[in-house]
Amino acid sequence: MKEIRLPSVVDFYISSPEQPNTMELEINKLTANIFKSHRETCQFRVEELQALQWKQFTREEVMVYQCKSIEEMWERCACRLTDAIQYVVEFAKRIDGFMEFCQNDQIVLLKAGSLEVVLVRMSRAFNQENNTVFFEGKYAGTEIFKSLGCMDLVTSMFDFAKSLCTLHLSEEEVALFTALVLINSERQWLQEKAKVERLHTHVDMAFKRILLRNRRDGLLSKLFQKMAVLKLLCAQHIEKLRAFRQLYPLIVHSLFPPLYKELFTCDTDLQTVIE
Ligand SMILES: CCS(=O)(=O)c1ccc(CNC(=O)N2CC3(CCCC3)c3nc(-c4c(OC)ncnc4C4CC4)ccc32)cc1
Repeated sequence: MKEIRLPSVVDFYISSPEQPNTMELEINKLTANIFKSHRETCQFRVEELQALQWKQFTREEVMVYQCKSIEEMWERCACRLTDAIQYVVEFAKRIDGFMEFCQNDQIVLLKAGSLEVVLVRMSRAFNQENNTVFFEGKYAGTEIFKSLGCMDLVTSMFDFAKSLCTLHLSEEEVALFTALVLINSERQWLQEKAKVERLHTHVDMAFKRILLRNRRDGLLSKLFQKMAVLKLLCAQHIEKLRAFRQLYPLIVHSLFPPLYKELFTCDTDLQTVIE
């Protein structure tokens, strides 16, 4: 009986372009699937964001934002964030293998990773020349978010977007990096960790191969450092939300989007975020 040998990770690295092995073909297919999923769910294309980058809020418009109440600004940002997260949920659902995870693990990965993916994607909407970011139709500086009452978080998010911009990620690199951030087998409460780990390994291989091909292999270590910053930013966001909710529980309960509450507060029983 001929022994069946599953292609190993090593096989992938020793295959030759002339005779791609099954692992190579599988990684090619996953790479194309992630690029396509990102293109179809990126919310705004880079070209659109760049075309708008000199559309700046006037001083008067900035002042109107600064005069808004903390409740209104928090509600607006929660709604904008939820808009962005809905595209991330769709991105995840289109990644081959994600819908094969059990529902608990799909929700665990989205609860832990969706804001991280939004923040990586948000760097595409950052204008490094004048430190502004696209928000509600125009580009704004940090001053527009003053009435949120959490300028430390705002500044950290701006700094993160700026630091990511300096890496000049291509859309393919954003696609693969955000897939890697999302399909993270180290997330707490996973029930089928081995299954998530297998897909994570394949996404990791796909990403490393693209970086090698583009002669960007130094990028991965820099991106791993960014993952640590992403974790801190998300913890800061949860902390600020908790403080806001202590002051305005009814605003959160009645005006914040259900998806935002399911992902970022613990008092709602987990509905299906994956329709
Ligand atoms: C993502 C896909 S995309 O196609 O690239 C894309 C799609 C839409 C937009 C419009 N902006 C937007 O929806 N949002 C949402 C939120 C609010 C809350 C978190 C995330 C946010 N945040 C910022 C932002 C900050 O962006 C770097 N940096 C500091 N503070 C803030 C706000 C106080 C939270 C700035 C815009 C912004 C931008 C980009």
